[in-house]
Amino acid sequence: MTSTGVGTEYDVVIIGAGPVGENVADRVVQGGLTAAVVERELVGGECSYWACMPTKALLRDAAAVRAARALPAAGQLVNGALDPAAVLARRDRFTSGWDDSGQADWLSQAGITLVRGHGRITGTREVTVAQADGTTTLRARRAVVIATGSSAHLPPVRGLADVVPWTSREAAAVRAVPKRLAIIGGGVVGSEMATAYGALGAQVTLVSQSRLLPGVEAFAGEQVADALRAAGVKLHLNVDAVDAVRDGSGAVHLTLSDRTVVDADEVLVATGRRPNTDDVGLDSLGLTPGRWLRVDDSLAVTDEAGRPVDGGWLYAAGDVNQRAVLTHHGKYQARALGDAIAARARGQEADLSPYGRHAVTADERAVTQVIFTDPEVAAVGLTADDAVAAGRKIRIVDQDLGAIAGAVLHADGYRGQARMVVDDERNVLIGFTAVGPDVAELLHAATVAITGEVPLDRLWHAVPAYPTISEVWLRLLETDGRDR
Ligand SMILES: Cc1cc2nc3c(=O)[nH]c(=O)nc-3n(C[C@H](O)[C@H](O)[C@H](O)COP(=O)(O)OP(=O)(O)OC[C@H]3O[C@@H](n4cnc5c(N)ncnc54)[C@H](O)[C@@H]3O)c2cc1C
Ligand SMILES: NC(=O)c1ccc[n+]([C@@H]2O[C@H](COP(=O)([O-])OP(=O)(O)OC[C@H]3O[C@@H](n4cnc5c(N)ncnc54)[C@H](O)[C@@H]3O)[C@@H](O)[C@H]2O)c1
Repeated sequence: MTSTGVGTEYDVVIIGAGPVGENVADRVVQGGLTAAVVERELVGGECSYWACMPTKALLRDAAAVRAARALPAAGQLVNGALDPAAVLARRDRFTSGWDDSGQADWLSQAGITLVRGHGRITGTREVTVAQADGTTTLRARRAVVIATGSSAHLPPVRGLADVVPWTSREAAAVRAVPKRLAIIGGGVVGSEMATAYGALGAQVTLVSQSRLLPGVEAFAGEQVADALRAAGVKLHLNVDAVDAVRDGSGAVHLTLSDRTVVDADEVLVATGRRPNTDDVGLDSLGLTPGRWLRVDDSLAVTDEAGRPVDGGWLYAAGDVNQRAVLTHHGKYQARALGDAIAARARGQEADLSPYGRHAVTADERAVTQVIFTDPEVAAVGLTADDAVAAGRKIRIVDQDLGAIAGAVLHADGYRGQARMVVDDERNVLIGFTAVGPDVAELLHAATVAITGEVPLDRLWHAVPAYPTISEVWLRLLETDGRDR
């Protein structure tokens, strides 16, 4: 575990080798600088070992089975239940058995120095790494980047810590599927895990203090909720979990605010994230540990007044700045930031104009997300409610996906819906949401339209192929009408 060939001075020192830290390092090295990245656990971070990749591997077999069962002849070939052992074995391939040597090798080939250990800022452009056999102090000539990510947030439910709940980590790395799983939280993690564990044969009960998937359009959450109920998942929505007890037999009993008691073998907490900033030396800079880091447009860490701290050598990218708690947006920030640091080192100004090379405009205008429930949810930009709350004059256009020829062919009984949110004044798309089987790949067309600010008049000339589900675009435009 000790690092070899570690110098002490680099152009850039990055704390955290998750997807974001790795990408910042890669961009600065490609820009001609030197970089060291400090990692206390596994190179590749949460996404590779406990989040995106293993959870999508847990979901994929069930999605393929569902697709086959929606067709008469293919469905006849699919009998019986999923074999959890086979699903978990495939999941293990994606995590390389929680061995990061492949990713560590990639860092080395990319010319990035890996320093294993826990990094803390201990002075201006200085990071001290605590290791099993001592400490190493690294100095950065140009910048330090905090890319330490986030961890599960535990809600204040009485007795919860004593029942030793699962977080998304235990759920993603599971070795044996429990018979009964209770999930607290109906956001993205809770909904995906309910889908996965239901398909793996667990009796799942999900409790959420909000509706299902509160971050996306309500119709999408409702269709996912209907499908989960149809799959046998019990949903308790708009109630709180207030008390948790594990009895002598090992069973957990969750009491809800409506006095319902949920019995389970394990309880998974999926109630959001907290930043990994408790112990990275923020106090040495006058910042409060444990908070999300505030950043300006260049991703420089700022104080409460919005001024870059200590003259502007400290940056934060990825989950830890809470701009968009998603791998692909964190990596987008990483590309912009790494290139900006390298440009400044060459004496150039960073281009922070809205679509400039070093800007992170998409974090504000076009956050993309696919939720891998069954049905899937694909969303980009603003929801109708968000747009109205932001004071935008909008029109909403809805389309039943079950009426599209490509969808009808895709699966018998196809159910889904799409919505576009249009800026009424500029006649451009500012939001798109679809829910339905296999809608994930519909998303990028919407993302391109929003980012390109393509006028709807022009979108009429983007002709979707027949018979694909993408014909939803034509139907949305027809519903909206051409005479504006
Ligand atoms: C269950 C789940 C499923 C998800 N699925 C998706 C998905 O499908 N698609 C998607 O886009 N996003 C998904 N996400 C979100 C995604 O995992 C995060 O957005 C992403 O991992 C953020 O990357 P990061 O590099 O900022 O942080 P992380 O991946 O958390 O990496 C941070 C790294 O920093 C290290 N570190 C922290 N503190 C220190 C320190 N002091 N010293 C040294 N090292 C330190 C950590 O060990 C870690 O390796 C999911 C999240 C969860 C919880
Ligand atoms: N496919 C993907 O892109 C993907 C998958 C998983 C996670 N993620 C990311 O990870 C982040 C975290 O996801 P998450 O699901 O943990 O958070 P979230 O914010 O999406 O949802 C949290 C949920 O927990 C509920 N809740 C909070 N406190 C509660 C309590 N005391 N009792 C009952 N319910 C309670 C909330 O009402 C909400 O429904 C998300 O921001 C998401 O972007 C992304």
